This record gives sequence, structure tokens and C-alpha cells, in this order.
Amino acid sequence: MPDSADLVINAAKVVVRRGRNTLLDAVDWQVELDERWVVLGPNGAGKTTLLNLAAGRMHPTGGTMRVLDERLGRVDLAELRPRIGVTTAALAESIPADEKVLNVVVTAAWAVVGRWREQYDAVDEERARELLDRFGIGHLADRDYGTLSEGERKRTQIARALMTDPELLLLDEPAAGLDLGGRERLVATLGELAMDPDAPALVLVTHHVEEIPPGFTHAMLLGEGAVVASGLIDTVLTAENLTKTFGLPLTLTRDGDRYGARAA
Ligand SMILES: Nc1ncnc2c1ncn2[C@@H]1O[C@H](COP(=O)(O)OP(=O)(O)OP(=O)(O)O)[C@@H](O)[C@H]1O
Repeated sequence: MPDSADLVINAAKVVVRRGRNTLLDAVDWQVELDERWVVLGPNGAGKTTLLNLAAGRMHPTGGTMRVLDERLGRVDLAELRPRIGVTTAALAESIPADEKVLNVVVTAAWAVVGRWREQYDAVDEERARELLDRFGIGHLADRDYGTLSEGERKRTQIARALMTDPELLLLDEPAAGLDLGGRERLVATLGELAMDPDAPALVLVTHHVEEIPPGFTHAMLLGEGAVVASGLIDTVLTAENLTKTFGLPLTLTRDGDRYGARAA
């Protein structure tokens, strides 16, 4: 068991309730800095709820949730949030269509969406350009965000999430809405990030095993708010566990470092 200070996420018996619904039920989860996690489960399993907790965007109803060694409920979330990079569909929708791509990224340094300050540090701009280059969209820096393709938008969102040099990066369904080529390019890019020893701890939420990038080390399978299996990806990702999680008989194939699943 690692020292608790080394844990990026430390959830103990975490419960989230809304009215009569139990969204998460006694979830235990420990994530270390060098780990790359995929959280997999069907619609309504509680994946986004878990991600929102990890992002410091909500408190658990029960149990304890520590993120970056701060206990949710006892820490000023405004101080915690810049240490965590997040991409979600909801955040993406709040980006104005007429915002320049460079500004979408650079404004993350101030934890705001939308450019409200006329001047920013040259060093921020340089970092934002480097991130855009890293994700293969440096040439789009001066374009309006609204003119980008879905794949280019996803890359912009990830560059933005990395702008503050976070210790934890949370990606909610980053490949949703991409065509096959876009998905494969994004999966390859995320695979490179996963292999980078200087990258933050990664947590990627998805419905599809095909979207798991190479280099991901751990998996949590979530079904109806409860953990079905959690741990090293090779142990957790089995046809039997997927069958339990998605509630229908499934077969799982592995081709090198990529996965495929279909009804048995
Ligand atoms: N405020 C709320 N009040 C009641 N129920 C809620 C609330 N928010 C979410 N839920 C329910 O909790 C369950 C888990 O939601 P969540 O968004 O975490 O699932 P998910 O695994 O991310 O699903 P999807 O894959 O469809 O995005 C769903 O059944 C949802 O309807």
C-alpha cells in the first residue's frame, strides 16, 4: 500500500446520493501519479459522477474522497481545481465559438473560459503554442474555435486541460463523436501521453474498449454505481468482467495493445 501522500486519488467507501438514487455505492479507488486509468461502464453507471468527484466539482454524500492529498469537504475547491485538468462535454460547450483557439488554451491559466484580459504573459502564450503543436494543431492557433472539426476541438480541449501543468488529467469520453480516423489519431496521441513519464496521472472515461489508448495501465469497470472490477488492466479487462459490467454476454479480443469487444 503506497503512502497516502503519493496517491493522486484516494477514495474510501465513497457514496453519492441524489434524492432516492444512489449514483455511487461504496466506491474504493486509489490512483498513483504514474498510473493511467480507464473507467469503463454502460450508460448511467456513474462514470461522470466519479469524474466530477475526482475533479473536485462535487462532494461525496458518504465516505472519504481525497484528491491530490486534499480531502474534499475540507479544502478550498478553487485552490484544488487548477491542479486538475479536465475535459468534459459540458465544459466544451461553454467555449465560445468565436474564441481564438490559442486563447481557448491560454485562458486555462486563469481558470476561466473566454478571454477577458487583453494581455497575457508571453510565457503563457509560448506554452499554449507548444501544447497545440504537440497535439498537431499548432497551425490552427489563430482560427475561431467554432470553425474546428470535432477532432480538432477535442485536441484543443486536451491542450487547454494541460495548460496549467496539472498533476491529474481527467478525460470524459474524449473520442465521442469522432469518425474512425479521428478516433484512431486521438487514441494514438493519448497513447503517447500515457507513455510520457512527465505526463500527469491520467483517468479516461469511455464506453468502448476500442478507445483505450496504448500504455494505459489500470482499469475500473463500473456498473450501476458499484465497482465490478478494478486494478491492473490485464487482470480487470476480461470477457467475464465485461459481461458482468454491461449485462450481456461479450467476447473480448486483444491485438497488441488494443482491445475489441462484441456480443458473444
Ligand atoms: N442530480 C441527479 N439526480 C438524480 N439522479 C442523477 C443525478 N445526476 C445523475 N443521476 C443519475 O445517476 C446515474 C449515473 O449518472 P452518470 O452521469 O454518472 O453516469 P455515466 O456512467 O457517466 O453515464 P453516461 O455513460 O450515459 O454518460 C444516472 O442514472 C443518472 O440518471
